[in-house]
Amino acid sequence: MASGDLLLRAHAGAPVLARAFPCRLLVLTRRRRGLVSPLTAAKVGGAAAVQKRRRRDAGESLSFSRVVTRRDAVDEDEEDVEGEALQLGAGTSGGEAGGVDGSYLSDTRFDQCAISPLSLKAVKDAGYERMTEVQEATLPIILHGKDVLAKAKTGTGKTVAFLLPAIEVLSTLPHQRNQLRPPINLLVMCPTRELANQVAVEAKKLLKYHRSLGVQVVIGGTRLTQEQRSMQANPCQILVATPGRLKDHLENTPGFSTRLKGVKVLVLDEADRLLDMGFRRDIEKIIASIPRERQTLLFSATVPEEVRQISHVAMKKDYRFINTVKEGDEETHSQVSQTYMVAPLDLHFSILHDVLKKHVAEDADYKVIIFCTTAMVTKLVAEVLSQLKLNIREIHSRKSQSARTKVSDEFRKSKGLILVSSDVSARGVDYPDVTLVIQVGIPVDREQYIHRLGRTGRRGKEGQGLLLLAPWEKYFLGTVKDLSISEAAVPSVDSSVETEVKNAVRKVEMKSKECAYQAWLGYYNSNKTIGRDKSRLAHLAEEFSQSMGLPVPPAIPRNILRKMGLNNVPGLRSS
Ligand SMILES: Nc1ncnc2c1ncn2[C@@H]1O[C@H](COP(=O)(O)OP(=O)(O)OP(=O)(O)O)[C@@H](O)[C@H]1O
Repeated sequence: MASGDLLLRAHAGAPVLARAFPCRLLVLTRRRRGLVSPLTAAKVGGAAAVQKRRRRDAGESLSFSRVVTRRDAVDEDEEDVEGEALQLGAGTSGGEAGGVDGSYLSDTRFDQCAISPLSLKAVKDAGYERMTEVQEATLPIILHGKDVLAKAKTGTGKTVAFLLPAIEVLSTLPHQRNQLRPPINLLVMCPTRELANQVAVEAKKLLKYHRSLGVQVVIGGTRLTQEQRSMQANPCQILVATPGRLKDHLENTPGFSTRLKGVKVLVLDEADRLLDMGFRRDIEKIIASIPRERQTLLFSATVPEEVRQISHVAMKKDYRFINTVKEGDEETHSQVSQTYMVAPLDLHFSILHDVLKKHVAEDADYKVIIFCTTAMVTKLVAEVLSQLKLNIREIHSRKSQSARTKVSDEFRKSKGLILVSSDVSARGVDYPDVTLVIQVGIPVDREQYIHRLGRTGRRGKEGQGLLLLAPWEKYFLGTVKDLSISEAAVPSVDSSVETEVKNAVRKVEMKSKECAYQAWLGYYNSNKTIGRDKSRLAHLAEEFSQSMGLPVPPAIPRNILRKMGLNNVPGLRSS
């Protein structure tokens, strides 16, 4: 008897597995994907032990012991357990980082799965042959109809992991070609416009042969009427949206709320971000407008405990938590070297200049992203570095959408560029071959540090990360102490370079400096640690204004100071 037969009989969930992975049942009994429950393992244990001995003799690796769930991940017959966790890859032998060959790919090919021939053809055209770990882990469970909360490292193919099975679900629904306002069956929410556009591009790739299915994006940055016309001209069953604009359509686009009643699958990409306070209200409103009877998929590279606690806002009680980050492994990639530097603010421009010059000289194919704390600080840093004759592009929320799209497209395709960015590029955006990520100043939290760093080292590639802090920001290192981040020496800057940098700073317009100062103050004021002591904050803001070459800090409109709770704080000037 083959061990595959044995499993089919021994386990209630096996037929479902068989549908999703028709050729893999035998493999599942002997390889390291933890899709077999201890219960099942115990049932088949005796016979498996025989198989195991035989295979060990044949030099193959086996691993029932790697299973950590109480029961099978796709077993429909057992009672539901709230938010059951499945830690895939935990305890894998041999210390492999990712798939069998040490890459981010698993050893399962797409053509080994029960996906439709149309999707398979599109997957092949996209150049995907083997599934990534998160794709392999989530596909059968999503196809089984379960709600899923999935955590997988940055750049490991989460977009395809939710789009492909969702498209499979949609392809089984009846669709009328050329229907003017078809129901929206798949709704994907993303926190930024760039990410929404990117998800739609990936969806179009996968829909290449599903001719009756269409995808549209609603992201704002253009007039609402323009998007309304576009949705009418290009009917779609799949909608990718940012929360604010989707809410706008719900409130102002005739017939839109009726179309949303057709949602069968809801995806929250970068789920922890969408469920945090910034988006929560919009998301709750959107969820209230779509059917309760639906499948919900939450994906992110970071899933803090609070997000698991509140995931019931979106998901059914019996959702499955799939975590492909191995137990004891870091949430960042080992092939990305992480360093930090601590230096006074007035050295930051010189340090940036030095680090960039060296990096550009070392790697002709350099591609760098510099993350700054706010849009206006991003603008300032981009202007200073442009003055220093570096090849700079700038992206943040204060740029027009057309400028953002242009820069984003250019950066995706090119090499030899430095993108200075606010957090609009922090999450999800897939720029290939980024060689270095620099974060200037503390990120809003540990999660944002991980996502920003994750713009490099994608698809198993190497990369570098540098966090540049002022001495009073050093406390942040405590939140990332479990990551392999080591201190780098502050470069010594010779006086001619210092003068060159000072001249560059001097040439930047006063208006940019005033805006940067105000934004900087707002950012650190809302930081729980630094914003607590207002007079110290004013003192630090003065340091920042000096780093821009200003002997006296700019004045700030009284009403803005009041809104920030900073009126009458000594050291801050009002106008
Ligand atoms: N099976 C596959 N084989 C090869 N490449 C793949 C596969 N699946 C996805 N990719 C590619 O991997 C890259 C990263 O994918 P994606 O952007 O979905 O990562 P992610 O996990 O969502 O990252 P982030 O956490 O930053 O959002 C993309 O360029 C995508 O086209």
